[in-house]
Amino acid sequence: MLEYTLKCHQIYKKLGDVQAIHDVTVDFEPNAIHGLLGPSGAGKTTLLHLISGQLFPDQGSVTAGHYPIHENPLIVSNICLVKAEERSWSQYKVGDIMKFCSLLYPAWDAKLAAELLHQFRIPPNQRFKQLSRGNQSLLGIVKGLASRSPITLFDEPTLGLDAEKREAFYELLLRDYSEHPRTLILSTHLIDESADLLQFITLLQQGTVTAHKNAEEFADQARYLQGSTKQLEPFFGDARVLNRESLGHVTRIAWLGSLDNEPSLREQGIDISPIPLQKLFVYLTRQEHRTSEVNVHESVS
Ligand SMILES: Nc1ncnc2c1ncn2[C@@H]1O[C@H](COP(=O)(O)OP(=O)(O)OP(=O)(O)O)[C@@H](O)[C@H]1O
Repeated sequence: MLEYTLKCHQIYKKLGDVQAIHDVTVDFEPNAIHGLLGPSGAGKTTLLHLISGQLFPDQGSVTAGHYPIHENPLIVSNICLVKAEERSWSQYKVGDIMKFCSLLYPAWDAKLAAELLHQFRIPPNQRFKQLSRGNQSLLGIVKGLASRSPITLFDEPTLGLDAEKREAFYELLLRDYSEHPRTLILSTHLIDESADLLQFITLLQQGTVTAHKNAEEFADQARYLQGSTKQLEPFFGDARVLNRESLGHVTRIAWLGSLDNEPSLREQGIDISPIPLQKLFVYLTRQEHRTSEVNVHESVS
């Protein structure tokens, strides 16, 4: 298996009047599972199209193993993009789409593709446009896994899938990745349920990468502090409070950064706990709109 470090260097892309990607520089560690997270419209799809060679940047470069991908068809054939919507497949039958993929991807595993189609009960003679939304996503997943491409990009791969099928996808992905390690980038809004898979997290906001960290470091950058409102009052107004929720006399704050006095806070009865990834994502991406402390009072769970 070829090992490519995928690097984006100062890339910019305008779509119509929108600056969809703005000065993105990021290195994706090879042979790891990456989560590409960001609010709707942040530029995730655009970035994945740039990385896969399907869009050209206005400025900057994308390289894989030091080769500029936009000048190198051999490298591009080793990058598989599973789109959220495969419009060009609409008229074709499943079997023909699989044949087409086998010609496109050098490491295509036809046996795996056939097994997955059987497992997902997708008939090879059915036209793509006649498949349910969930089965269209599953066919994209078959393409992504069977391509065995050294760089595989999944853009919202679980759209339209029920919980059981999403779970099946996560299990398959992990199993296949363990047997055939490669660089996988997943763009998803279902953060908590895919959190266990992700080794690195890249956060994209308004076309710019605002964080790229390993998943543990990302989760570790903030924590919940829960105690009586009186105990936590000294923290109020601090810019590191990402969120504050109160119910009766109990308050929970989401705190960004380290805590020097953690043992002493615990001794005072303040409960310190991790923040689920989805919640942390919401707090962090909301930060750009904050001018002062948030006054949202939700119930404390
Ligand atoms: N063809 C286009 N012409 C003009 N603007 C576009 C075009 N395609 C996308 N955009 C804009 O570019 C920005 C980035 O869009 P993109 O689809 O990459 O975001 P995203 O993070 O994938 O969003 P989502 O999570 O909703 O799929 C958005 O503001 C979007 O409206």
